[in-house]
This record gives sequence, C-alpha cells and structure tokens, in this order.
Amino acid sequence: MWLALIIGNSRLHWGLFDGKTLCHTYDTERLSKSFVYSLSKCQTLSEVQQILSSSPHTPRQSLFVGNQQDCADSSTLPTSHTLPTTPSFPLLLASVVPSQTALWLTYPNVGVVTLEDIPLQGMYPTLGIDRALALWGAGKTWGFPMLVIDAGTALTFTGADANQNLFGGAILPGLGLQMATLAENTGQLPNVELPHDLPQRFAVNTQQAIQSGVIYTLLAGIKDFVQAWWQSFPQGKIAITGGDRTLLISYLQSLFPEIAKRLIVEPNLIFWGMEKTQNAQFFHNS
Ligand SMILES: Nc1ncnc2c1ncn2[C@@H]1O[C@H](COP(=O)(O)OP(=O)(O)OP(=O)(O)O)[C@@H](O)[C@H]1O
Ligand SMILES: CC(C)(CO)[C@@H](O)C(=O)NCCC(=O)O
Ligand SMILES: [K+]
Repeated sequence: MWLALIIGNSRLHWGLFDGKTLCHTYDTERLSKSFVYSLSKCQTLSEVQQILSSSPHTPRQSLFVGNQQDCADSSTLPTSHTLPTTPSFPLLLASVVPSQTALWLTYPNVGVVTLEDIPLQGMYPTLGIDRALALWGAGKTWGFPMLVIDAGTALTFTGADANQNLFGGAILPGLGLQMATLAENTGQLPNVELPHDLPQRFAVNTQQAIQSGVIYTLLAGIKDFVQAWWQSFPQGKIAITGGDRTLLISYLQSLFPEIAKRLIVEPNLIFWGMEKTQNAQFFHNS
C-alpha cells in the first residue's frame, strides 16, 4: 500500500493505492507540520485512513468510484494490515506549491515526482508537474494524441502528439478564480456562486450577469481550443479533470453537446500519471 499526494493551489488531493489499484481518494485542506509527523507515525492502514478522514477536508471528500474494475472497496481493505518493514507509510508527492513541498519533505518515507520522471518528450523546464502528470496518465490510459483540460484553480490545456511529444497548451484563471477576482477587485460586484445549470446568456441582474460572462466566455474558449486541437489531430482524444470538471461538463452538454460527447471525464488523471512513473514501481510490492 502507498499514498499519493498532489499539492494543488487550493487544496491537497490524496490517493490511497494498493499496488496499481487506487482504492480511496480524499481532498483535504493544507495540513500542519504536526500532521506530517502524526502521519509518519501511523503503523496500520486503518490509522492512515482514520487520520486522513478526520483531517480538515473539503466537502467533496469522496470514496473512489472509478473505471478500474479491480479497485478495492474501502470495506474490503485489510484495515489491520501492519506495515512490515518500512518505518512510515510510503508517500509519493507531486506539488505545484514549492512552500508546501518543503513541509512534506520532512516526512521520512517520501518520494517526489519531477518532470524528469515523466517520459514525455519536449517538456519545458517550468511546465507544471500536475499538467505533465495528468497528460501522461491520460495518454498512457487512452492513447496519444491526447489533450488534457484541467479545470482547477487555474484552467489548463495541455496536449501531446502521437509520439508523446508535448504539443503545447495554455493557462487561464479557473471558474472560481474568475468569480473571486471580480468580487475582490471591484467596488460593487458581489461574490457569486456558480449555478448548476447553464444560465441565461443575456442577464438582467448583477449576479446572473457575472455568471453569464464568466461561463459563456469560458465555454467559448474551450470550444475554440478543442476545435483547434481537432484541426491538428482529427483523431486526437480529449480528457477533462479537476474540481470544476462536473460543472463544466454539464454546461457543455447544454451548449455544445457534440463536444461534451467526445470528452473523457476522469477525476483522477494525476493519480494515474503518478502510478505510471518509475517512482511508483518502487511501491508496487510494498
Ligand atoms: N470542496 C471544494 N473545495 C475547493 N474547491 C472545490 C471544491 N469542490 C469543487 N471545487 C472547485 O474546484 C476548483 C479547484 O479545483 P481543484 O481542486 O482541482 O484545484 P487545486 O487543488 O487547486 O489544484 P490545481 O492547483 O491543480 O488547480 C475550484 O475552482 C472550485 O470551484
Ligand atoms: C498552471 C498551474 C498553476 C496549474 O495548476 C501549474 O501547472 C503551474 O504552476 N504550472 C507552471 C507553469 C506552466 O505550466 O507553464
Ligand atoms: K504564484
């Protein structure tokens, strides 16, 4: 058993693996140095699960339900499984927040994934590790050419061609950040939630005007990138991930159903990417 940890810009994403099988995922807030210490002292799987479930978590903490047939249900996990040789539960880390990386390096049995661990060609040195991992995970699972849309704090497009060569991508503020920045940097605009359904485009109140502006321009932008991708790679695949993926898919189904139909929706792309690096091989038999 081993733990994967992705340090994103808003929160932490945890994946509990049994070898190659992702068994359970958790989203938590950023955690303290004393939490890192407590986790390192866990001796059994149930202690690890307990400490992660009881840590400050975001409402969407989820039991993993994925497309991997052999994935263990948490109720079937060997909860009293004692770690035989390792001093602490093996932890594989990928981070886009350097200050947080430093904190987790105090964990005794930690491995850090870097761009050098990902066999994609043509990556530039400052490419985000989350983008590289999501692209690697999606491409190795569904094939290349692959374009990944990660709808997180930032929204990113990241594509690779049939030779697993980085084609390129783009970065823009994600849905939540676009709403927040309007509220923070104006005198009259309120903080507004994202609606579950596609709003009316021509709005007649402030709240709906903000929702419409952010959502319709983002959907138009996604459509434009997707069409450009298919122009370069007519058979190219597209996968979407990130905290806002479900909302975006629902909007896309209403506005551009022909695009929505062709998207692979997968919340755990970065975990698949981590599992498919050399680093994880060390953990497969632990
Ligand atoms: N419980 C939640 N807590 C925080 N954000 C959430 C939650 N549920 C959905 N979201 C949405 O997810 C988005 C953040 O996505 P995600 O969690 O993938 O980002 P992240 O952890 O910051 O990672 P990254 O830095 O890679 O974007 C926010 O825009 C927000 O609207
Ligand atoms: C774009 C984000 C913030 C998305 O999480 C992250 O991948 C990052 O910090 N990237 C570095 C810059 C780049 O990817 O070109
Ligand atoms: K920054």
